[in-house]
Amino acid sequence: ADVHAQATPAQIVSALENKFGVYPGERRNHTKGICFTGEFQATPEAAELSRSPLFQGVPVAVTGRFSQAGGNLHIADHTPNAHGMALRFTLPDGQLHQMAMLDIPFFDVATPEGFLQKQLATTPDPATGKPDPGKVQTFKNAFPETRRLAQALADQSRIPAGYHRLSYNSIHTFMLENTEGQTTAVRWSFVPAEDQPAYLSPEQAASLDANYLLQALQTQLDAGEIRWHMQITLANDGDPLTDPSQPWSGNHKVIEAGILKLQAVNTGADAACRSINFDPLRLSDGVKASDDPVLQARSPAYAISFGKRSQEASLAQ
Ligand code: HEM
Repeated sequence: ADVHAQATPAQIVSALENKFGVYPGERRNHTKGICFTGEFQATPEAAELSRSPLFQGVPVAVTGRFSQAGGNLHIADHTPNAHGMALRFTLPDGQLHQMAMLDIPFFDVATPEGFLQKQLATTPDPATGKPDPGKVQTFKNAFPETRRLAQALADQSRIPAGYHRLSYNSIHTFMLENTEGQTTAVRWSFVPAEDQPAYLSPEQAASLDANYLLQALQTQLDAGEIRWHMQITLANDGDPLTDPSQPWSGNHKVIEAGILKLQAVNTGADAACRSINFDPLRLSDGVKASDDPVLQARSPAYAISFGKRSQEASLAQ
């Protein structure tokens, strides 16, 4: 089979289900997570770049979700992994604006085909309970870009000290449009305001509970504020705008775009984030998606996952 043949969103979701199993009513990826509410307030510098109501400096209500990458609902929190922060902003004029970011600096694959082939190659072999090393090697050879992220993360632990201690990155490029009609290509990050981002060594993590990330958030909320700076990085000429597997290297102009404040966490069956599809293409006027093929593929895959879990969900709440 041609591993670079077009991948459909249905094939991708099936591959996730086959790799991780299905938890009825739950997301097919980023299955384990924690809902939260918060507030975002932008700086005047952000309003110069984008006319979106998100960036006009008025406090905006946020419904969000932290998550573990992958479709395992019961993954232990001290598993080395990628982590997500998804945000839904309810703008003053009623528009919704969404972001779904990761704590890795850039993506491992450049295309949806790469994402599909990674799921297929890393699905446990029923005979051994482990992925077939030959298939993994074939995947790496066919998608050599994956070496870049593997090298960047080689010496790093991916075990978080807490969801509040992680920086979350847009990874994709987006286009901001201001009131004068000027367009600026950007990527952005949410960087912890109180402490440096922190990961734990396997030794530090060994004694932690499998669900310590929820506990850590609650403890920190009781002790003080949890906030992130939104930092917008402006593209230089020649920066890749459609390849999420390539970092932007060298010096860049970075602006302080606002502050996100976490107000409460909620894990109940009625938590608001459960029924949200954090489709990253749901954007407000003043922010546009780039032609990044991975970004474009996410929307239909999330819709399939959302449709399936909605059909399975109980109506009694
Ligand atoms: C082709 C590439 C990708 C595919 C097919 C994919 C697929 C999915 C699916 C099916 C879900 C569950 C959606 C739901 O049921 O609501 C999900 C969740 C998520 N994805 Fe992706 N994803 C991809 C790439 C990415 C990238 C590049 C990022 C970050 C930049 C990302 C961040 C997230 C986050 C944060 C969530 C959890 C959202 C939530 O809490 O509801 N994904 N992904």
